[in-house]
Amino acid sequence: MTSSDPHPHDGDSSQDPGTPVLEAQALRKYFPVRGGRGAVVHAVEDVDLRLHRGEVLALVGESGSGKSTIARLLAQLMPATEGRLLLHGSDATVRGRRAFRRYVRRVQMIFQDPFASLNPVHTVRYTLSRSLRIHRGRLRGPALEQALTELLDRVQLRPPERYVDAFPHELSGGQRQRVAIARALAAEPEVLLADEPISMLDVSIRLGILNLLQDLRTRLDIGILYITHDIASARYFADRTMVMYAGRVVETGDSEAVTQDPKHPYTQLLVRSAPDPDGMEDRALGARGEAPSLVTPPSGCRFHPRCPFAVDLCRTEVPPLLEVGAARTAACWGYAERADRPSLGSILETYGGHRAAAATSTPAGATAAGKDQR
Ligand SMILES: Nc1ncnc2c1ncn2[C@@H]1O[C@H](COP(=O)(O)OP(=O)(O)OP(=O)(O)O)[C@@H](O)[C@H]1O
Repeated sequence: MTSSDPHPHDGDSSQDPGTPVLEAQALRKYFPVRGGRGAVVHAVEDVDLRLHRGEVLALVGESGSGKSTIARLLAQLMPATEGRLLLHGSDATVRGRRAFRRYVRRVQMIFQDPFASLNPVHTVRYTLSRSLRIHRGRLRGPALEQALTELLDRVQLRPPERYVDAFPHELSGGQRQRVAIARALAAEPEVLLADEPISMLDVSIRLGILNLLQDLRTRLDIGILYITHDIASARYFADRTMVMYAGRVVETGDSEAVTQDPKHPYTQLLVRSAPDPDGMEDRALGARGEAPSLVTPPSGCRFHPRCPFAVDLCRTEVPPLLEVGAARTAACWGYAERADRPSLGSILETYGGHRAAAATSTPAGATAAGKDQR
């Protein structure tokens, strides 16, 4: 776990939304490298996360930053190397099939690829009926028909009779994703883990799926973890945003604040290279340099090799998540207040957000130490 409190607002009861429905504490996942003589991929490191009912939390980062691994850990599709999972404040780590089934009823996952996640030989009726039976017991006859109709209606596949006997190949990508969402809803979950739910869909229908998820969280009070590499869609859709870089959380806060006034140099880079929020189009992140090896991750701040502001401290010590505003944190030494550490805060502010021009800025170390030493 990071040494600082990643949720500085939690002590403020006026803002405290209560016990999270799902919480992860100090989550860590290392994957062994095949034939690597004990070497591991440091995929997720010390991640704390809290999701409340009716809330959308975005997990944003470029490819390989550990987003899907976190989703799979939260879904308990694989065990964590370290860390705790809590449901409504109680330990939720499952041991055994029955406990897993109980957990899955409350925490459902939606995958990126609606073409792969639906079995092509089964109709919508089969797929949804199976999920209803698994999670709600033996529904038959009119009760089953009624439940199918309600599910299809809830995901706006109307009229339901047009879709219920269709095979996946008869549906568009967006319609398939709606069926996948309906299958998850059959469990009547409290949490949806949505791993890049729109990235494989045509740009023109992405907004419709996000609006559907928005509707579900409002009407059904579901907490949604929205995983995306597109920070613009996080601003549109999520209440709070967590930014990941190379397995670590580097920034958290209100989505509007994080996207409009990013604090961490990586988030600033991400925002600058994001697509137009209205277009919601897909575009590769234009970050400078390469993402680091997670087998031998950089010492100190994992972003330091790409950071135009890095100083010696960044190369040696991992920055904790520091408070950088109301309910906001950033894991950057630039915001440290300690007298023995150079503060880069003013430089990051100067160069931050849309004004940032990292490519043209001078290495900040000497400037920072000289200009802003405390
Ligand atoms: N089963 C596995 N075995 C070994 N390494 C893995 C495994 N799963 C993921 N990784 C590695 O863990 C790191 C994080 O991967 P992850 O898929 O979580 O990232 P991501 O942010 O979701 O990226 P993407 O958007 O491309 O899916 C990557 O370096 C990846 O290669």
